Amino acid sequence: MNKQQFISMLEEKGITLSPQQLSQFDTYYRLLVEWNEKMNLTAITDEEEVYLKHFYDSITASFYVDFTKEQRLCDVGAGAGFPSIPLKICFPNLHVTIVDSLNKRITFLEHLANELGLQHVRFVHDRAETFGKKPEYREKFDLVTARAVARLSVLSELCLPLVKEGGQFIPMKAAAASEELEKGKKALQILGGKLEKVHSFSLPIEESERNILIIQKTKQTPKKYPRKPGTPNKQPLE
Ligand SMILES: C[S@@+](CC[C@H](N)C(=O)[O-])C[C@H]1O[C@@H](n2cnc3c(N)ncnc32)[C@H](O)[C@@H]1O
Repeated sequence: MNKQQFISMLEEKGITLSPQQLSQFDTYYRLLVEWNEKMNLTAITDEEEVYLKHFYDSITASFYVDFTKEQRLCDVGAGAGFPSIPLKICFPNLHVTIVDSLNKRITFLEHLANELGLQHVRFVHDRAETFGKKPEYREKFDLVTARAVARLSVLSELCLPLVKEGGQFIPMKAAAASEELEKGKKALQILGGKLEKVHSFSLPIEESERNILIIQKTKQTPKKYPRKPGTPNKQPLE
């Protein structure tokens, strides 16, 4: 996806990027590639691929969820900032918290946010299992996103404790979504989530399958979750 396609395909979805926002994406691409030489941030470095598979793909969440309000969003395991940083560039009203267990990526994100001049962003080096136990973060977010972090049964335990009642958990999944949903039903039920909708579509140009799940937080998560680091993965709630 070249930049012109990026601009016009977002325009079709009602997102008009200002020259400042376009220059923020330019800078994001430049820093991603530059820092990727020193640390492992992404396997995708070709400019047109980054615009499609990282930037545009991240923004697809906004085709189904309203990010225009001043809401608190937590992105679990965002790595080099996906999906929350492209969303923040498009929707500056968002208050974004990223939690990632790899400190090098947090260092990159701090530098990136500085260079992009982003306000109301916070980066926390922690595991979601311990982060979700802390009173200042637990059940404090309107929206929690995660892309390419873990399968749904595991991911739900990392993310749902962070969502406040009435808020939404938004996992972004590729093709295995229906199988993951089947196995993830029990975890959702235990942790206070209810599947509201699955939005399936294909990414333009390469036509690969994507699924955006909308999970409503309908009741509080029992205090014992998340369990200690590593346990959600070793003993998933399946
Ligand atoms: C494959 S990367 C995906 C990054 C980004 N979400 C994306 O879509 O490009 C997974 C990220 O999740 C982080 N991660 C994995 N398990 C985690 C946990 N339990 N708590 C916090 N971060 C975690 C890793 O450090 C890594 O940065």
